[in-house]
Amino acid sequence: MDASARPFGYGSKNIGCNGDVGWLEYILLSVRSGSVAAASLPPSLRAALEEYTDAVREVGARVLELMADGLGVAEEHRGVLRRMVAPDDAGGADEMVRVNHYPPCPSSLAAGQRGVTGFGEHTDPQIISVLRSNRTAGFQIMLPDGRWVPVAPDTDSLFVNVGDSLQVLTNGRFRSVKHRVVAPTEGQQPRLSVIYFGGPAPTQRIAPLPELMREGEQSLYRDFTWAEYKKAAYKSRLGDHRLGPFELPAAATAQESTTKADHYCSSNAAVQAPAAAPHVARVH
Ligand SMILES: O=C(O)CCC(=O)C(=O)O
Ligand SMILES: [Fe+2]
Repeated sequence: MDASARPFGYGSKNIGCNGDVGWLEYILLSVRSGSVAAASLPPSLRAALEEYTDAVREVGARVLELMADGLGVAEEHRGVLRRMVAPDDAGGADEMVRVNHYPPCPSSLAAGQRGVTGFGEHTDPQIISVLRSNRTAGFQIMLPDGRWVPVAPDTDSLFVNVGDSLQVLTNGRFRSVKHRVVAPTEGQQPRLSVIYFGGPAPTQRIAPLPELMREGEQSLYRDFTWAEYKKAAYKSRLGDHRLGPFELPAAATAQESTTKADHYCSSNAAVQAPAAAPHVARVH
């Protein structure tokens, strides 16, 4: 039966509550909050999930620290982004883990299509996402010129994706890149992926970090809290430009010029991309 995880638990084909569908089944878990879904897992699975989350949270936090360094944040403030996803107070951050399973799509359904949508195009609303998958391809990212490029699956790598909130926190220096999954076809192995989404505490103000702003630099976004943005994201469709309602007029101009200019980019880009490399990185 088709089902949607509302907001946590098992879902099949329906993603979110606003009519998005994909060729997948998934389970969405909130680890720290002790949500019903996580609490009802068998103890051994729950322990494995907690262990995995602790490890990938630390990867995400470390990448954020390195990003702060790369952005020239002073040594004493280098933990400013890290602390949002890995605060000392264990319950503080808002994080979740999604396990996606994409079975091969029967040829009869795929006929005449260039690829069946496993997970439709979207950006991740949080600060940082850390993805792991099996050997089955399908994950793609959108380049600034609108072309889709595949990210080769690699079981020894973690793929790190910048979320909308990090784009705002860095005033557009890091970009939240659209991505999607094309479902495997008959004869291919199913695709399995596990994604950790690192978000801040609900009350966290999402606004460009003062530590980053140059003299006279204007914020491209109006102020909002993570709770506010999350609520707006839940009401939107997957492919909506969710940051749109939060952009100030200057953002449109910046968007145009940054598609041409270099952005900051994490090391080890997962794809051989053109000059304006997308912000997806592979961590070995
Ligand atoms: O399943 C995947 O490989 C990616 C899915 C995704 O982008 C997401 O769950 O946000
Ligand atoms: Fe995503």
